[in-house]
Amino acid sequence: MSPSGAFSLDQLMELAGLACAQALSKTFPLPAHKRVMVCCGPGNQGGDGLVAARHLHMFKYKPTIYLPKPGSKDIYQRLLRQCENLKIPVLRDTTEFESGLKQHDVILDAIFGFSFKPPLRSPFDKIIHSLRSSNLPILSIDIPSGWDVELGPQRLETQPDSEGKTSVVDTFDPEALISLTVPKMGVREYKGRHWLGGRFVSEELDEKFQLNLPDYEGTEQVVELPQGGQ
Ligand SMILES: NC(=O)C1=CN([C@@H]2O[C@H](COP(=O)(O)OP(=O)(O)OC[C@H]3O[C@@H](n4cnc5c(N)ncnc54)[C@H](OP(=O)(O)O)[C@@H]3O)[C@@H](O)[C@H]2O)[C@H](O)CC1
Repeated sequence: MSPSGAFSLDQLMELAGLACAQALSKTFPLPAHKRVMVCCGPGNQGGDGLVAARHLHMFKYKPTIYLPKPGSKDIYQRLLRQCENLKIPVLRDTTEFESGLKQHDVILDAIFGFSFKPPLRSPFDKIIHSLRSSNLPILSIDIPSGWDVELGPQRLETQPDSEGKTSVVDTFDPEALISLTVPKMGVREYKGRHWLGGRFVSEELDEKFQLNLPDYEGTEQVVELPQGGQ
């Protein structure tokens, strides 16, 4: 479902990414959290991450983009080019990413959103493990990567390797989360700082689906939800 027929995908992603950058700046302010590792997956959530990286750059943060598997959509390529034009560094190699994490203050998790379906495929098993073991604070977009969109944190199996063996990857519990449009079922037990963003839902849709969205203040793109509940 498109949250509003009034906006194109480009516009939805722009507003979503701006909200993500704003949530990050409110949770992890400058100057202590200047260096942000923005981990982007191949889907629309990765696109949100690219938009957020661009806005963070304009907000005077120092983002680095990690792009293990670039998305193939035209919009994704355009968003990436904009970041490259701003000279935002882009890492594509997992080893470079793992060693680069040490030079960062915070992670923006834009790997998987509501279309993630287990089992976890390579190289994302290593990436989720690296995020968990980095000890850096994480802000996740929409649903922490690897969580089930309806059930929440889960036992996350990898795809069988050439010998048919699977392993289990522990998911992580981010310090902060920004839900887009409405919080998903899988985050109902989430206890960290929780923002809502995506100021593109019409009053008509809010009423039709009884979303009971909170009011955004002034021109803010995010609204903070009570911690430990929705
Ligand atoms: N209205 C809104 O709320 C808006 C939300 N937006 C953001 O978009 C995402 C949902 O985007 P979508 O493109 O549908 O999907 P994802 O970004 O969640 O991920 C899809 C890609 O993930 C790969 N994938 C899926 N499962 C696995 C797995 N087990 N292992 C490895 N890779 C996986 C999948 O790869 P394929 O190889 O299968 O293609 C997909 O490429 C939403 O959550 C919001 O963040 C929009 O920005 C606009 C408005």
